[in-house]
Amino acid sequence: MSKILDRIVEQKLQDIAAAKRAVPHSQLQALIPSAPPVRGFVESLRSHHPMGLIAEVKRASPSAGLIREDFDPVEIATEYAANGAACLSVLTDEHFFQGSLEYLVAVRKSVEIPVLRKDFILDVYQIDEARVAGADAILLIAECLDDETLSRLYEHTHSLGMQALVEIYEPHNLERVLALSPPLIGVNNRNLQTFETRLEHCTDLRKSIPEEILVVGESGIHSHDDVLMLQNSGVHAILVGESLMRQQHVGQAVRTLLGTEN
Ligand SMILES: O=C(O)c1ccccc1NCC(=O)[C@H](O)[C@H](O)COP(=O)(O)O
Repeated sequence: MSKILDRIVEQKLQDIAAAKRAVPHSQLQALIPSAPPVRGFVESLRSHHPMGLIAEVKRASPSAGLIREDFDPVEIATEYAANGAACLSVLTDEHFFQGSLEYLVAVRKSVEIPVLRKDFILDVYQIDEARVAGADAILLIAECLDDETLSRLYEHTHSLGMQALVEIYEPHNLERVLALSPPLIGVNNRNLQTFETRLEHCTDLRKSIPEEILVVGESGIHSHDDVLMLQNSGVHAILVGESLMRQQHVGQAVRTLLGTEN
């Protein structure tokens, strides 16, 4: 694991322990039946052919620091949804991304498209927390999880009717992820040792992923040309945060990115 991932995981384990002290797992589980019905994350991406956009609500990050001062998660999310995003991703990590589970709760109530909890998921407790907050999908990062944990968290996600976006950076993790037979795989273009993003990372790896699996290109996507390049390489969906969040009018930014201005 990279140094930054080590630090994030160390902090996350403390956050999870604190959350369990505040709301014991049995108490959290009792709230699951009252959660809103799950919306189909993969289905929404597939229906936005040729390119499904997962637009990210992201205030800050380790690589960029504070991205957007004027940050209203609900306003951003409704603009994203009204201008063609297929799904939303909401950062809920507080320590490194200035996110919050409360943002996800508010966003989910204000849009009709599926919402992903974007966090560093290490424990089933966080998946239950995500479902109670209204999330339709969660992120599982192969680099943070051993085989047994990855498969247990994946199964638990599906047992709640949710979907998992399973993400890889390192090519050697592809085999572990394919063993889950997931309908979609995220390929992160960000090298977490250097924070450099390279879109060819995703297009290279795409060649080793079976055709029927929906591939999500993640990180460092800035322009419609980037989108076309990914699309022409067999990438069906993209996860975009920073380049949208830096624009004053995020709805217009979605249209420009997707090439749907007119
Ligand atoms: O964004 C970071 O700096 C970062 C650092 C450490 C771990 C993960 C990180 N990013 C998570 C993501 O995957 C991105 O938020 C997502 O792919 C969107 O990327 P971008 O469009 O470049 O904001």
